[in-house]
Amino acid sequence: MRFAGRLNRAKSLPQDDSPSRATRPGPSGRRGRHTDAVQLSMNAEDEVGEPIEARLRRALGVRSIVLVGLMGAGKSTVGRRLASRLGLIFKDADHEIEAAAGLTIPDIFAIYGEPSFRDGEERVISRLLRAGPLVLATGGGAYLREATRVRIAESAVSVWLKADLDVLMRRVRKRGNRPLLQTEDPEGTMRDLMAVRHPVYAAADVMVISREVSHDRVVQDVLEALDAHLNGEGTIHVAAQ
Ligand SMILES: Nc1ncnc2c1ncn2[C@@H]1O[C@H](COP(=O)(O)OP(=O)(O)OP(=O)(O)O)[C@@H](O)[C@H]1O
Ligand SMILES: O=C(O)C1=C[C@@H](O)[C@@H](O)[C@H](O)C1
Ligand SMILES: [Mg+2]
Repeated sequence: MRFAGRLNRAKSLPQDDSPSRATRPGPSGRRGRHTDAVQLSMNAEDEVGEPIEARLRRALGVRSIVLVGLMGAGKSTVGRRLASRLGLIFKDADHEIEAAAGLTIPDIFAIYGEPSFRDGEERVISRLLRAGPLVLATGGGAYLREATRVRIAESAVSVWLKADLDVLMRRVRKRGNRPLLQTEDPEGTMRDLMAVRHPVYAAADVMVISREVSHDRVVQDVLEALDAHLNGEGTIHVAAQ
């Protein structure tokens, strides 16, 4: 798990002697102990001025980006903008399930029950991932299924959009279309879901805080976190002599 934002951007030499880029043998086979050819990898553009979007598309190859997280985390709205920045197709698993069933999610829950919804969700996500590369917003519970986590790990890079309880509650109050929150105490229900799900979402490759800033700012945070994960942004490159 890599963390997003400025915390992840410290450009300091590794403090331990783990086999980081700084100590791996160079092309000559010797350990890169020499510091006179240190080159810091850069932020939004690398040393030849390549835009972050192009660098990410190259690093992703055929892999998709899959957004996971609780209801209201911003998977759908941030995901659509992220796909647009990267020139990738965007799919929303919830919408695809509704289209496949010809029913809304509340109706699927009411008529067939949650277990059937979960089976359908697994099948739909599997189909969507085979059609990648794309940006996929999953439903809040999809990543809880082990088979889905395995498929995502095989064919995608996963991003956990994490938000505080009060942020999530402010957002989900805007629309009452989430069957799991039709309880007497939606905030208590959300708190319980956080306790169960956060340890599972933590298996994602990257975590980004979905804070109270513009959608576009969160998209930028996601791009930078993915860049750090895939391209080793912030690491020290030492040329072996
Ligand atoms: N960074 C943000 N700034 C302002 N509003 C946001 C932000 N992120 C999300 N929202 C708003 O929160 C609401 C929920 O967002 P969204 O539908 O993207 O969440 P979701 O993770 O897809 O939830 P679900 O799992 O229920 O589908 C929307 O009204 C969206 O515009
Ligand atoms: O968190 C969940 O389990 C859910 C979230 C939504 O995206 C929908 O997938 C559905 O309402 C269930
Ligand atoms: Mg959504």
